[in-house]
Amino acid sequence: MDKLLIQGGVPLAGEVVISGAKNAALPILCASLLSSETLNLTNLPHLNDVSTMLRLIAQMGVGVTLEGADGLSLDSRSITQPLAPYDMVKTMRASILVLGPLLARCGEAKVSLPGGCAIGARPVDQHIKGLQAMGADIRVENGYVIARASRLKGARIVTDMVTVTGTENLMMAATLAEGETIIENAAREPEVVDLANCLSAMGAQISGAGSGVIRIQGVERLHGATHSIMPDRIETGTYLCAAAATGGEVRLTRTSSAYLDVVIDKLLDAGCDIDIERDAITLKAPPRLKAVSLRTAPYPAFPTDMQAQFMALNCAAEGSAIIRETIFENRFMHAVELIRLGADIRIDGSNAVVTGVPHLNGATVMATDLRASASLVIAGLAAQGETLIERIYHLDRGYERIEEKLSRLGARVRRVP
Ligand SMILES: CC(=O)N[C@H]1[C@@H](OP(=O)(O)OP(=O)(O)OC[C@H]2O[C@@H](n3ccc(=O)[nH]c3=O)[C@H](O)[C@@H]2O)O[C@H](CO)[C@@H](O)[C@@H]1O
Ligand SMILES: C=C(OP(=O)(O)O)C(=O)O
Repeated sequence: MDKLLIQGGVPLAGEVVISGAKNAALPILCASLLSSETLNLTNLPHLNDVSTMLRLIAQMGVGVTLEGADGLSLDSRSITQPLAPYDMVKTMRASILVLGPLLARCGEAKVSLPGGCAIGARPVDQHIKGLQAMGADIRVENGYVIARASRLKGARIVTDMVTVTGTENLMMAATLAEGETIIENAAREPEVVDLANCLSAMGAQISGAGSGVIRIQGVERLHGATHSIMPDRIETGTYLCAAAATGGEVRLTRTSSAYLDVVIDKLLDAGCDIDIERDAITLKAPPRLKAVSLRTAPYPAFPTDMQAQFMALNCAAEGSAIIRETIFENRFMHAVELIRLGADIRIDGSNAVVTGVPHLNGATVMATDLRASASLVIAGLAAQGETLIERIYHLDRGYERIEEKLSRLGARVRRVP
């Protein structure tokens, strides 16, 4: 199993290109199942989750042709088996996103309950409840969601909580349903909007994406389209944090600050200088960061996927801060590993109190999930001495060529067996 070896203490400097967003690419790959015509995508990130999703839809019969450095064409003219087997979905939460499209297009689906980051129980009851409201007959048996519907019918769905993939699954299913579907309490995440833009380019009738109420007027069929995946706001935020933690100065290109308002505000509060261009962001760190408190919540509030990285920032900042996680019940697993690097963190339920220490010291630590891994990379880059991060396969799920991008910024980091 690969590990990452980091010699810390080098301020990051230079420019790095941000990749397409994992959490937009994954639902959009599933959207290809909705049409028998070709979907062409660009700015697709090279990530293990993307490869897993491509393998999953390919075994259903989708023809996948790579085009250029980051392009792809998907030919779903025949779906031979509407099945997502356990072995292919156990590593990835987003695999549940094939359920809505398969049911809408094929009238049946058998999808294993998904795996993914162990940051909470993460049930899929809202996905199931919404599809049932649209007339699907669904049972959960032997770890599989087994669903049938002759043709889904439009419905008014109010989800119990804001769910990102739940909103995406129901929105995709509704594009081919008979009549209008209204999703209330919908997720407003930018990745939901990117998916809606792709579906609209395929001929779907969607309004309200990006607000709490999405309306979808079902159509008979969707057609082919071309779509460019939005930049990854979480990868962007992660590199901003890495620059901030190391006292560096970096310029991130092919990205946008548009979806990062709260993250950028927190970095300003921490004392960073930030310059925003149309498709680039430059951050210059202060000599020492100030600790910043935050509370995660659905978009447009502070993203849970940036919580771990900010905990790493606070570890060697001046003062103390409270981090409150409200989305997932088990998303502080990085704290014990950060403590191994010398951090002062106290966990009390969904709150973590971080008191800045003068500096962190390198140690061997274990990555437990994707963003926890990112926080350990940030802490390792900022720490004095050598940090060895074990189980970095989590990082490869969501960060494209991370050691290459960091090395380009001057970091002393390499992958070791
Ligand atoms: C592939 C993808 O886009 N993943 C993102 C997506 O995950 P994901 O879509 O899985 O997260 P959700 O928004 O669904 O989860 C929010 C909360 O609702 C709960 N819940 C959700 C659905 C359901 O049917 N029942 C239920 O109880 C979850 O356990 C969690 O506590 O949004 C999360 C929250 O921004 C991000 O951290 C993930 O990176
Ligand atoms: C939690 C994440 O991913 P997933 O939902 O795919 O587990 C993430 O991207 O931080």
